[in-house]
Amino acid sequence: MANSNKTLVIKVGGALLESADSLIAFFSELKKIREHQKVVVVHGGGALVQKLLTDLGLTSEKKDGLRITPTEHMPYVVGGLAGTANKQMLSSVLAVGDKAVGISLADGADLQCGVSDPDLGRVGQVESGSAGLIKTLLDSGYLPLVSSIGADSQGNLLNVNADQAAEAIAKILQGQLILLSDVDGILDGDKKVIPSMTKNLAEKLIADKIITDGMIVKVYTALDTATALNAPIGILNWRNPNLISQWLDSQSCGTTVQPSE
Ligand SMILES: Nc1ncnc2c1ncn2[C@@H]1O[C@H](COP(=O)(O)OP(=O)(O)O)[C@@H](O)[C@H]1O
Ligand SMILES: CC(=O)N[C@@H](CCC(=O)OP(=O)(O)O)C(=O)O
Repeated sequence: MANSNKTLVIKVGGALLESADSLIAFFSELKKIREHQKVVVVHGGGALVQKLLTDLGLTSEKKDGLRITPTEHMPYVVGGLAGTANKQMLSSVLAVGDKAVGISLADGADLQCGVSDPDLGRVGQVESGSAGLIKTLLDSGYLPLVSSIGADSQGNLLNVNADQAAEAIAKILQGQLILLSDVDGILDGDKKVIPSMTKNLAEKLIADKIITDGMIVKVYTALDTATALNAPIGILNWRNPNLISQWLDSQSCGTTVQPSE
């Protein structure tokens, strides 16, 4: 089994939250990995937020994979991501006998976020920061579970895409990044997994509309992080958590996103 001094940052998509069995399998696997490597989980919850807004009779749209977030939607987005999604994960960690602390990007005032594009409303991106609180939790043996709610310097809460939140944390920690999703990797036009992804290939697949929706954000996140850390990034399916160790050992599963020159 791979043994790295680098902290493993794992991003999980919101769809995982809909399967109690998958959550248990995922956190059982992380408990094993945590015996020899520090781990941080950054989570989404887009599906949960979408359902909550729809149930409330609110219409929510996405632009280039990012949720347009009017100020009046923020209480529900914050409640869904930093509340329900975060504590559902915490509950599964407790169920497997591990110990976690659920936080958001805003906790500890370590990460400064800003509005990324005023047309998207209260959508933010991480602009700078350190990982003081996350490091404190890791050094004390806890698994940090980070939701993608951030804040600007005035304390205004912002909705950050969870892939981009994971990218920021992986860069600040100089860690390893794995993005888990509900697909086996980036798929080609025949729905086959593409084992190795480069910037040129990604740009072609996006132009050809083979990579669309949330996968556009994910592939750019992975390409930027791979280049910044000069290390490959894994995109794997959370339905098989054993793949995490397999990828760490040999990068022989899912899609491995390569750094650019
Ligand atoms: N070429 C592609 N390969 C794989 N998935 C793709 C591709 N293009 C679009 N997608 C979509 O991207 C989704 C993953 O992105 P997203 O919904 O943001 O996931 P998550 O919530 O897991 O982060 C897949 O479920 C799939 O519907
Ligand atoms: C700005 C933006 O798009 N925020 C996302 C945050 C959650 C997320 O990214 O969830 P998944 O990883 O499950 O897609 C949203 O509101 O859906």
